Amino acid sequence: MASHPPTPSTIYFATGNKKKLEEVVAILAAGHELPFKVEPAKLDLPELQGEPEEISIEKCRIAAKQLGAAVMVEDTSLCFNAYKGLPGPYIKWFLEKLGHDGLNRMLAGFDDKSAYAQCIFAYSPGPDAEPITFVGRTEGAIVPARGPADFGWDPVFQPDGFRETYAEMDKGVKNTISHRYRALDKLRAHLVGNSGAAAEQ
Ligand SMILES: O=c1[nH]c(=O)c2ncn([C@@H]3O[C@H](COP(=O)(O)OP(=O)(O)OP(=O)(O)O)[C@@H](O)[C@H]3O)c2[nH]1
Ligand SMILES: [Mg+2]
Repeated sequence: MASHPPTPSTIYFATGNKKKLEEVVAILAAGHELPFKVEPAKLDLPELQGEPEEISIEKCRIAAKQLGAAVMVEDTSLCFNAYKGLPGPYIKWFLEKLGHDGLNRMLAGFDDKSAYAQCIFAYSPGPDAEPITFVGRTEGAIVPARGPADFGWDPVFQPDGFRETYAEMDKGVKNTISHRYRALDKLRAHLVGNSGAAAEQ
């Protein structure tokens, strides 16, 4: 992993998605006090193509250049195993065009309804640094939509070990088992470990 200067006092979370921001704020607030602040930066970042990790890295480079500061971004994929991981990072368009029923219909011809939600955070301390990535995954299955439809594909994703879909479950529970929590928890550990206090030791 590229060596990074000590974690700065302020990091911008660049996203255009208010539900993502809501969850990131809730996840960070539920943990220990942090030696840095995370500020939202509403950027309309491009929908890039390619492997998920490359997409997050490039998104981070773009955001760091635009903000001229330390930034974190994340890109989320919903990966159907019967489709070898597709729609993956293209889920935004599949959801927009097909809706919840259409996502289920994609799997009508397959016994395998399993899927995983994947979140990749990319962090860069500034425009000239190489971003580093943190991956979080939650295994589950695609099911007919259940629960409030206020966040994307949450109603059709039922995580393994739970009877509820992401949409049906208490937000506090989702934020302890989700792809976003798992990736963000790794980024948080890196940033805390790399903060001034720890770096002086
Ligand atoms: O039901 C959901 N539960 C989630 O936990 C979740 N996380 C992301 N998404 C959606 O999946 C697509 C990813 O695309 P995405 O990562 O490019 O996000 P985005 O373009 O909305 O924001 P950003 O790129 O500005 O950060 C977008 O349609 C997001 O709305 C989710 N849907
Ligand atoms: Mg996006």
